[in-house]
Formats: sequence, structure tokens, C-alpha cells
Amino acid sequence: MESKKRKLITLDEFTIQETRQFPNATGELSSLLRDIALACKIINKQVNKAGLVDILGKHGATNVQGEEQMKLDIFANDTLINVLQNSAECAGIASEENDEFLAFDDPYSVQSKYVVLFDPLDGSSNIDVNASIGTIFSIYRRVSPLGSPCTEADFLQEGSRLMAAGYVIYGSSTMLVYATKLGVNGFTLEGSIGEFCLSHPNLQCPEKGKIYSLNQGNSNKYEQGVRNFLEYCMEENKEEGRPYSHRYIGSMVADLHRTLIKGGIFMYPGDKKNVNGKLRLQYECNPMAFIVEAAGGIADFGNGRILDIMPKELHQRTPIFIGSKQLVSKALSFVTEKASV
Ligand SMILES: O=P(O)(O)OC[C@H]1O[C@](O)(COP(=O)(O)O)[C@@H](O)[C@@H]1O
Ligand SMILES: [Mg+2]
Ligand SMILES: [Mg+2]
Repeated sequence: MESKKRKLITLDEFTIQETRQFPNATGELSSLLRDIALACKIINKQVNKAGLVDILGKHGATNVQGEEQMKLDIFANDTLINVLQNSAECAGIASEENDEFLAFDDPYSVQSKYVVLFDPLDGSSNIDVNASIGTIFSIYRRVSPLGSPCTEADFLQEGSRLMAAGYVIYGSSTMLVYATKLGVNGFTLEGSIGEFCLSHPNLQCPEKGKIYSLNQGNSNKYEQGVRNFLEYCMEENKEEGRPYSHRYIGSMVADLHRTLIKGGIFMYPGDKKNVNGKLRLQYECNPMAFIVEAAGGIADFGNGRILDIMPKELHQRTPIFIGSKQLVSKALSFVTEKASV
């Protein structure tokens, strides 16, 4: 018996419906979101045929993070910048791959209320091995006056001031997940019509979880509290369903997507050498914290809410403990991070 045909709701239709809930809304934020989705569709096309086009491997340059850039990092970065520069809704961007922010000074962009931050390609170490990778983005309302180019202050705002944040995961299917203050929704790319269609409405991060996720290879470098929590996760306790399962894909987007859907905790703690860990506050941790909190989970740096951190620099890093309320609270009861955020 043929399964009942599902009515497809495209991202466009969904964002227009959402806008209608706000009588004063102008639709600029939704249109900006659609531009980001367009850029990610272009990136997705290259990712899907990466082995057949000259997009695998290193590019040869090093970014401001001191990391070797992959060809796909550069392609994704250029694609997002080109699409957003031509979008009438974006005043400027900051990227994990660019030293400085870029202010667009054409007559339309200087009138735009919003700036966009992005990690164009997340999970770079997984590009050449065909494991899930992604793009992470976030949108702030400007604090600088409209009519003139945006300033650094527009990008150095606390995560709690975000208007929207999301990610696209290039995995077995390509999905876009985004959050506003109204909630978190997931859309799957329907290849035959080239549209993101609503597939995961009103995502909620399970309160409990039995999966812990971190680079266990670094365990000896983590502080005692983190190591005690790992012991707790691996300890036998039938009643509490321990030991928990360890899962680590090595792409934050993929590890967070699993945590959002199945529950659990994702961590990238600081260690003796890197007290602030590896992940970037503005491009990775703030957007993911905004999404997980909007889905009922929590995100902490060890001594406080990620979204309350007042950014000092565009590329600063922060430790992160994020996911299901119960398991992250448990982890924090073991951990007192000495991060200088
Ligand atoms: O290899 P490690 O140290 O475990 O780090 C993996 C982490 O680094 C990242 O790849 C960093 O992101 P980029 O790929 O955007 O640089 C995260 O996606 C991932 O969670
Ligand atoms: Mg990243
Ligand atoms: Mg990246």
C-alpha cells in the first residue's frame, strides 16, 4: 500500500509563515536565512562530488587560527561571502577563515540591520575521508548606526543577543537546522526540487542522555574533574544504565546534531596547554549554544553559560560542555574549568 504522500513545506514557506507571527516583521531575517541556505546548496553540490572535482586536500595556505586550510574551506568561504555580498539583507560578515570582519559598503548593505558570522566548513579533518561535515552560521542585529558600514562591535556581542543561528550538515542526507527565539526546526534537502523541506519540526534536546562525546585521546591533558567525569561515564552501574556509550565523529556539527536528536553530552574542554580548548566562541560555540538552549538543553564553559560570555576578540576560543540538561549538569558537578574567557 503506497504511504500517504507527505505535504512538503519548504524553508521559504516556513520562514514566511514564521514572519507572519510578528506584525512588525519586515521579512529581512527570513530572506537572509534563505540566502545562507542558497550558499549551502552550492557548497553541498561540491561536497557530494568531492572526489570527482579538484576540491579534496590542502589548499596550501594557513588561516588566522594557525590551521592549514583545505580547498573546501576556501570554496565554502568564498561561496558564502559572494552570496551574502549580493544579498540586500547583510551588512557584513565575519568568518573563521578570515583574519578580519568584512563590511559591505554598497548602498543596500549599509542599510541592512544584520551581520552574519560563519564557520564555512566545519569538520575539516573529515573532508578527505567522506565523513559528515558542515557549515555553522549565526546572525546578529547591528549595534552600529544604519547608513554607514558595520563595525567590529556588531560582531563582538554576547551569544544571548543572537537573532538566529543554525548549521547545515552534509551527511547521508543534507539537513539545515536553525533556531530563533521561536524554537528549533530541521529541514532536509529534497534533491529533485532542490529545496530544504521541513522534516524535523520543533526539535527538542532530550533531558537525559547516555552518550558522551569528546576527543578521548586528549584525556591525559584534561584537568582532574573532566577525567573523573569520564570515569563516571565508563563505570558499571546497571541501574543508571552506565557505562554510557562514547561517540566522536570529530566534526562538531555532526556530534552536535546527534546530541540534539538522541541526547547526551558533547565536550571540548580546555587542557593544560590550551586552557580555552580548541573551538571558536563566535563561529562554533555561540551558535551551537543558542540552538541547544532553544531546544531545551544547556551549554556551559565550565563556570558559566556560553551565551553570557562577552566576546573580546573575533577568533577567541572557549571550553564547551553542551547537550542534555541532566548529563551536562552532572559533568559540571565534576568540573570547574579554569578558562580565562
Ligand atoms: O581533531 P580534534 O582535536 O578532536 O578536533 C575536532 C574538532 O575540530 C573541528 O574540526 C574544528 O572545526 P573546523 O574544522 O571548522 O576547524 C570541529 O569540528 C571538531 O569538533
Ligand atoms: Mg569548525
Ligand atoms: Mg571550519
